[in-house]
Amino acid sequence: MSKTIAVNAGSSTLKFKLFDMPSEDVVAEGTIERIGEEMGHAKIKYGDGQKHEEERAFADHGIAVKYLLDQLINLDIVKSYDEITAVGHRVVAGGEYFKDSAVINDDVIAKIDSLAEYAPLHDPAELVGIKEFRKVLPNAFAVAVFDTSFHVDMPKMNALYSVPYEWYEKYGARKYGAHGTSHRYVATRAAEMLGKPLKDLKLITMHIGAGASITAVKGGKSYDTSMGFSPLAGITMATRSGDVDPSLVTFIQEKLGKTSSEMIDILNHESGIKGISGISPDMRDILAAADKGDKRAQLTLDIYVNRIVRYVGAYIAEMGGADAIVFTAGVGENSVPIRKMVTDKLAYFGIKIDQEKNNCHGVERDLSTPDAKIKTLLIPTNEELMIVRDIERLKKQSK
Ligand SMILES: Nc1ncnc2c1ncn2[C@@H]1O[C@H](COP(=O)(O)OP(=O)(O)O)[C@@H](O)[C@H]1O
Ligand SMILES: CC(=O)OP(=O)(O)O
Ligand SMILES: [Mg+2]
Repeated sequence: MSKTIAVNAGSSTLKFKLFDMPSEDVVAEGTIERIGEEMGHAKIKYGDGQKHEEERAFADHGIAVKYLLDQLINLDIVKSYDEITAVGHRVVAGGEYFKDSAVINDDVIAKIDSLAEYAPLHDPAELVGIKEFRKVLPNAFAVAVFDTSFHVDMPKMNALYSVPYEWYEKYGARKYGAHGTSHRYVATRAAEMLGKPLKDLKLITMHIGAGASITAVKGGKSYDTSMGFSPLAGITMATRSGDVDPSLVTFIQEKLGKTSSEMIDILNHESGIKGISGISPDMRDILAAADKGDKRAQLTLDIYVNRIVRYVGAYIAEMGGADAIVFTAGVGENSVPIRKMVTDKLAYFGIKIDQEKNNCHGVERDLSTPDAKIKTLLIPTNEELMIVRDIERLKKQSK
């Protein structure tokens, strides 16, 4: 039986799922976290309930990828790399060039390389993964699946900034968005759950993880999205600021005597939940601190929830209504209180959830009360399954 691996490199993580094909059964999956920090963590689940966990440093993504490849053999997940006949890589920035997933060859690698400056926290790490896997699996069918493809054809009125038009023509200055694979997956599942064709639906998909974005999906297509030119824009994230007035950035830059790239670094890594709270980038810590009466933690929660509500409200207005909103990703799938706070604040629109149904983690479920005007769905994302399905689709096309 042949196997397909989906590789998802984040800014500080490397996640993978290994599938038996064509059954799509997951035979192994894992995450390497805190890449680049003093101490990292690897967790791999495989076989029938076996687990491998290790605390050790992973200096960069190259080391993490090599570790993953070694463990596939060491843990006897595969006897030989030849068993893996296809590999799919998540790539965040595909610019306007990659409107769909692409079969990897030298030209595609060069093109991704040239687009890396659009997602400096993600694309270089993903390229390392692509190249390392190519060395070990030179004959595997390899595909790149871009976060931005889903958004690339959104209406220009939503993609363009109110800045000199030449910036778009000369430098590609526009909104690219991200998490497209996830938004595409949950929108498709939402239509199945609602028993209606996707093309007839207006959905608002909320991918709320460490990185987070909200998308207005109209007729199955991205209509607007909260991330911008880079994955720094939009709602408040674990360590990313989301939307800020750019003149604040230059003002603070002068006060602190920083360079522009140091400022972007602070907005990416020292802001968001971590920056406001001064406690942690992890929403669980903020909820616990707010419960104990910590005022900054409470303020962090208020800002976080309000940003989400603001975008949902804007997207209901932009699309002229919505059939359903969808919670997904780390916070969206697991946090009962965040889902409650967000939906409570959206009551005006006829969004109403049943608190008993809401009391769950990571399951696919309609949370709405029977009288809700706009449904609220919980749909765990599965970017890796989308990657595998894109591989199969491209395989057929290239025959
Ligand atoms: N029970 C929970 N309550 C609140 N937040 C949670 C919970 N479980 C996980 N998270 C949050 O989910 C985030 C990770 O989500 P994930 O979608 O895996 O992010 P990414 O892919 O961007 O790394 C973490 O920031 C963590 O704080
Ligand atoms: C684009 C992006 O923000 O990705 P992630 O959430 O994996 O960091
Ligand atoms: Mg993610």
